[in-house]
Amino acid sequence: MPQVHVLGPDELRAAHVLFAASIHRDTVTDADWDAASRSYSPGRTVGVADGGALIGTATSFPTRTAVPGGAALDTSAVTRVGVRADRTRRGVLSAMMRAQLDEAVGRGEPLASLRASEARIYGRFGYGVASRGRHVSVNGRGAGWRREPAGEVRLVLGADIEPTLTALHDALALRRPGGITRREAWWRWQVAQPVEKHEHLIAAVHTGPDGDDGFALAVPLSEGTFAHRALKVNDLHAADDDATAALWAFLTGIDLVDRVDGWLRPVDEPLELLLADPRDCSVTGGEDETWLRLVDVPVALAARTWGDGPPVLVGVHDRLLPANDGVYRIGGGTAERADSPPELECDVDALAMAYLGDRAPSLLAATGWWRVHDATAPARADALFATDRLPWCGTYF
Ligand SMILES: CC(=O)SCCNC(=O)CCNC(=O)[C@H](O)C(C)(C)COP(=O)(O)OP(=O)(O)OC[C@H]1O[C@@H](n2cnc3c(N)ncnc32)[C@H](O)[C@@H]1OP(=O)(O)O
Repeated sequence: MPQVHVLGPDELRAAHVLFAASIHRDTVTDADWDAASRSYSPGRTVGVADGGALIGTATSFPTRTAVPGGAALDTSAVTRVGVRADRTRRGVLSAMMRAQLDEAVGRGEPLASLRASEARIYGRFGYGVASRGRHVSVNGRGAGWRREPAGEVRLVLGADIEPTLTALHDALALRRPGGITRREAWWRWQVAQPVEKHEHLIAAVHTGPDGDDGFALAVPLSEGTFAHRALKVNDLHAADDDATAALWAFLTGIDLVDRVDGWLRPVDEPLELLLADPRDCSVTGGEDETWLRLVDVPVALAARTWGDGPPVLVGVHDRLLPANDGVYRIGGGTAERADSPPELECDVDALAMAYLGDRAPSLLAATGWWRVHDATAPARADALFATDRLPWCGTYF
């Protein structure tokens, strides 16, 4: 079994370079390392060494994830995972994943979360797809909206962008299951550095009847000529569909813009229903977004709210963290351990797929992710796990 150690500050640059190489990115310059080094949370980067050189690394940073009902749970956000190309498939990642989970347990973080380079990697470590997104492309010139966008949209410029958007994001993102808090490093990459480099950022804020209730951050794509630009929405959070519609209408209405692309937008963002011609929005793709790991199943289940209806008994299996094994009785607004045979059973990755409300238990049962011992249980579980809106995060890391 590869030996995992927590990296000291003097090993972080090697870890950064190793991860960059693993995803086929360039090595880091001295100037870029100065900024990148500050994005590592102290004591949260692990590595495996061989022959005096680092051959595997993974890091995490602390965040909070909103769960159904509005609670926000401490979460280990796992990122920058890489193994040197000549040392893969020898258990290096497996050892680092185990070490990271043990650390999350030790820190009392009930959840871990990541974004996966490939969908085949993380299920074996108990991570399941808990939110998804779709890629969209909306016509610029000529796209009409079914009703006049409500409220006002204003541009925010330069040094005002980061504080304005940070405050709005924190107020908006945790309203929806799957939303996470952002760290300062995220805003540095997305806003502060581009502003310092005088890059063109379009930061728009929507004001509704109760004040500022949405924002969008877009950048021009390099394709096209100045008179035929495409924009890419890097960030768009809004309190309701009116604010969402107004922000999209603003972006698509900017002069010289032929098209506005959105990446990993919420699956239920109702653009086709808001546009006068639904074909002005094309869905160009879709992907998993949040890979969620319930590190402490009893705490995670107790933290979310549940729908109405008769209770259900769910048996959970967790190969890596057996303290989570057991049967949970969900119902009456709570979830508690029970000493009864399960009516449904699942592994901890498949529990994550239903936990935030992304997938209905009956669908997970029908597709073999959950096992059914009582034919009436999936419908009961559906009512309990159901949420008003699909989960979505909107922060890629
Ligand atoms: C959260 C993020 O940072 S996402 C970015 C992840 N990094 C990358 O994609 C960079 C390129 N890839 C890599 O660095 C490595 O291949 C990693 C990190 C994906 C895997 O590291 P490894 O040390 O090879 O994994 P390890 O040997 O522990 O494999 C564990 C199991 O997962 C399987 N596995 C690992 N990676 C893959 C993969 N890419 N595709 C399919 N199966 C995989 C292995 O076959 C093994 O299966 P087994 O338990 O049945 O034998």
